[in-house]
Amino acid sequence: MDGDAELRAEFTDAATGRLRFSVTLTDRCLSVRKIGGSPVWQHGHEHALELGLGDCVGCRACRSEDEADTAAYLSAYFYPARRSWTGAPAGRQRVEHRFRVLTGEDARANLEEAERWARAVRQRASQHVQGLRDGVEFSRVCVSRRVMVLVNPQSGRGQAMSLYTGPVLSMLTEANIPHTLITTEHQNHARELVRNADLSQWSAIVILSGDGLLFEVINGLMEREDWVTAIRTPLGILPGGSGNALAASVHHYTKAGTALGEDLLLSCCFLLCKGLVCPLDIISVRLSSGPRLFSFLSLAWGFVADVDIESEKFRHVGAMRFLVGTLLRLASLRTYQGRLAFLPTREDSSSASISSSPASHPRSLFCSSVRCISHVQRQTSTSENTCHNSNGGDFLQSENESKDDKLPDNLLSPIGDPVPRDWTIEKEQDFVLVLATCHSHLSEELMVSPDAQPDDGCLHLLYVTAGISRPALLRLFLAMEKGTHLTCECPHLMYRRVRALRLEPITKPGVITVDGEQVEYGPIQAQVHKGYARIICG
Ligand SMILES: Nc1ncnc2c1ncn2[C@@H]1O[C@H](COP(=O)(O)OP(=O)(O)OP(=O)(O)O)[C@@H](O)[C@H]1O
Repeated sequence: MDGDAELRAEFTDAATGRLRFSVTLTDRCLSVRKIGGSPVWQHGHEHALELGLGDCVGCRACRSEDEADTAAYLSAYFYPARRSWTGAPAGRQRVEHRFRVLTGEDARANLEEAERWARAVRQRASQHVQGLRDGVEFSRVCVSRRVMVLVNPQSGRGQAMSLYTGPVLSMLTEANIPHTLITTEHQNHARELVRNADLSQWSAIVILSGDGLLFEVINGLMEREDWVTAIRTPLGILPGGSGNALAASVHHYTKAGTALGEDLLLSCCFLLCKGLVCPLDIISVRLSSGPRLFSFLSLAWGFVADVDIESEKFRHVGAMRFLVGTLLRLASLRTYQGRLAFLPTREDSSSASISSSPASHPRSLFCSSVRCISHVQRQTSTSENTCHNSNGGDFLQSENESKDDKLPDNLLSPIGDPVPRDWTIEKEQDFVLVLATCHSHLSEELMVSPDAQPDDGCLHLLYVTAGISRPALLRLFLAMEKGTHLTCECPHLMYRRVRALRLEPITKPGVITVDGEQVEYGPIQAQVHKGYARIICG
């Protein structure tokens, strides 16, 4: 074994075999120093090129295609962070370093030496990960099983397949990640697939698509008999859709600055190759009559939901569809009447929301709009399989609810019942939008909750009340590009961290979306389940 000892050797360049390099492998970096000739200078000092192993996804050894050439070749693949012209971090760039290994005339010995180096580089690179968050328990994707890569060829502008055959396949090959490509053929294909798959064969499920396909996968996993273990299958996201909210969020959590388009793809693919897995919150969503859904991203009503669905027809312009949709909806700005109630997180209860709500009247005033019951009373009742309805009478829980012991929503009361007493109830009013997200981004260019973390156990609830002018709303959306909207002091914008919420739209008709997918319009409630799923996320 190579152990942790420093490796040192002299190689030549792969192209001509004339330039000589002294190459040193430490546990931190691969250091390359040119021997003889003109030195490599930086800031007035001769220096060795230091390639951080944290940026390395793989290393390979091979023989020359030329039978007469007895040398072996060593290729190492790095994806260091790029800087924009302002000096800000801006995604990653691929850098390959290729050396000619010639210890003697014995071709086999040369290859063995190159392989020894490749193994040592890979082993040390795998120990190096960047940007780990404190207090988060990380695990690794199992390398001995295959990764299922699901591609929706229709997502975004229909370019997901070419992204796979281009940068994705190239990086997965460099990182030596065994995977199987599955192209989805229709809506719900991915859902059916993961519902019936033998998950013991797969180390991870990676989605190269938009957020809609991951929504299918999460719901497919939760529909399984073995949902408790199935939902812990590591999930990976590669941006191939038009919104790519989760991919943009996962990149944001690495603190690597803004990356869009192919930069974002490289960043997410890099994280996939590093294979670090961390917990991911999931949201249980209950509709008034429909089945229960599981979400990983967002619940939207009003402006945002309308833009999402109305802009479907501009899918061919990619991410620009949201800008076009926003401008069109701004031109015909409308309000949406409804009731909103939520359970703030403990931290949120003790600190004020970013904007003092004009609706913060004493609770008793609103008990008649979104009705409330004692939380203690509700919990007792539920355990006895009975609940109190709004008239104070008891009723038997529906068969559906009593049988649904999958991930119980202990913070929610049945949707026809009043919300628990410890919830905050906003007065019935007109909203412009209500948006609850689990992640920092709602699309590549919309950072709605900059402080969100994948497993913070809370929904970041933003809502904008009626009375906001068109220019002010536009300013809010523009500020969301940098995530500075929360400091705009807009009196119509409220931001709360919550663990559960209920929304009762009064305006009809209307659109509600969950993870960008349109769901039944009507009362809806949701609860976060902290860290229940797993996401590949550095
Ligand atoms: N082969 C297919 N043909 C048609 N629809 C598909 C196919 N595969 C998946 N779908 C459906 O396409 C919808 C949109 O997919 P997805 O979210 O991946 O892309 P997107 O909408 O472009 O991206 P985003 O959600 O980021 O905006 C999903 O509801 C999914 O079920």
